[in-house]
Amino acid sequence: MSEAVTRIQVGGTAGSDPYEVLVGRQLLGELAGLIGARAKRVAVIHPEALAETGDALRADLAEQGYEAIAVQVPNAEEAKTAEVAAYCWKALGQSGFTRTDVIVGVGGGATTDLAGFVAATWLRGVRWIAVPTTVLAMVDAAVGGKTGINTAEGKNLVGSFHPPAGVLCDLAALDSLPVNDYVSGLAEVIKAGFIADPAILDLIESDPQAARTPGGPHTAELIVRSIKVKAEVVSSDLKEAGLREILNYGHTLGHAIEKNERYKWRHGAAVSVGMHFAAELGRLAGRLDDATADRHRSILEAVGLPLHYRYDQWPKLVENMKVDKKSRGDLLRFIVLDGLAKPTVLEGPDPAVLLAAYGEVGE
Ligand SMILES: NC(=O)c1ccc[n+]([C@@H]2O[C@H](COP(=O)([O-])OP(=O)(O)OC[C@H]3O[C@@H](n4cnc5c(N)ncnc54)[C@H](O)[C@@H]3O)[C@@H](O)[C@H]2O)c1
Ligand SMILES: O=C(O)C(=O)C[C@@H](O)[C@H](O)[C@H](O)COP(=O)(O)O
Ligand SMILES: [Zn+2]
Repeated sequence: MSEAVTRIQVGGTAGSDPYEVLVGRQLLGELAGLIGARAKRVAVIHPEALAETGDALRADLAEQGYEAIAVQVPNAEEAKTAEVAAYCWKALGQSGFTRTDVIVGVGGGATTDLAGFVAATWLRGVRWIAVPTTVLAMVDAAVGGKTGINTAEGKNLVGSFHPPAGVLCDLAALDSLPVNDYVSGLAEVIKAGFIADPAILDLIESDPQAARTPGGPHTAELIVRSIKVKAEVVSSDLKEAGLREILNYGHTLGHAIEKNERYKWRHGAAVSVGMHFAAELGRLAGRLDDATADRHRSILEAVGLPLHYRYDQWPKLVENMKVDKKSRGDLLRFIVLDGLAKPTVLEGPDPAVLLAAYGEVGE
């Protein structure tokens, strides 16, 4: 695929404003157009790891006449807390941020989740723009308007649906990403492959080592295909009334592991184990054929993602899964596959079947 800019439209149905996800290089020139002339102030929320990027962006926006501030937040999940959100609200308050002003979230999914949440809550909602800098944030977190923070009780338990005004995926940002973070993002790419676009799986399987690097022959195509999967789903079901739940494939156990690890595991790594579990659950529930279930293990392993977690933690994981947002009362609900690219909901599986599926995952 050429490196020309790809534009993917999101939303525009069900009452939400449409916006575009741009994928390419040197996209920051698009930022001022998205911010617009009505804004006087811009807050650039960025993680510590991207201090230089955040400050360069602030300086650039200041040169263009905006009152620009940079708000530095901790790296990774440490940013997704009520305390850090309050720190951002304070920075906005002190700069006199009004309803026509704009937040720019630059960073991985943790930063864009936080920045979107701050935008959703400040003055009951201001515009925001996502500039994702990890694979995971480009293909998933920055698209679709789910914003939020974690609490001690669970992952993403506080949040809001608040779509961005635009998403700029500058592929050059991926060059500085540590390989573990790059690979972690592939979990959501592979998820998109299993739930909706198996061509993604074929591309990765054709050269798993190349799929692990930003300079791989299929990097741009994998990112664009995954964004298209997400865009199509969230455009028809922004607030997760039904279809959107398929994007949670692998997340019921994945989030339970993240909480168990006090959010020190990368999201993609936990989702990888969660997808392995969902595949085994689908197989044992008589839904998923052996070949597709086995394909989960082979592709996740081939790119270096984990398949296993501690067997002795199962009782705690069951407790953690109860607060999953797909639960209804005491009913646990999982996304499983009826076959390749045929996601469906499995409600209230027999606890013995759940344990048997975890028997394949636990070590
Ligand atoms: N809102 C959604 O729909 C959605 C979807 C998927 C995941 N998520 C959330 O996304 C988060 C995970 O995002 P992630 O995997 O991007 O991890 P992350 O945001 O934690 O980033 C990983 C690390 O990489 C650093 N980093 C980011 N970009 C960099 C770059 N270009 N170069 C060097 N370092 C860089 C970050 O500061 C951090 O230390 C989780 O909190 C997850 O819940 C949200
Ligand atoms: O966009 C969605 O919907 C998803 O479920 C995408 C997931 O990859 C993402 O991790 C999301 O944040 C999970 O949402 P949650 O509602 O389970 O917290
Ligand atoms: Zn996810």
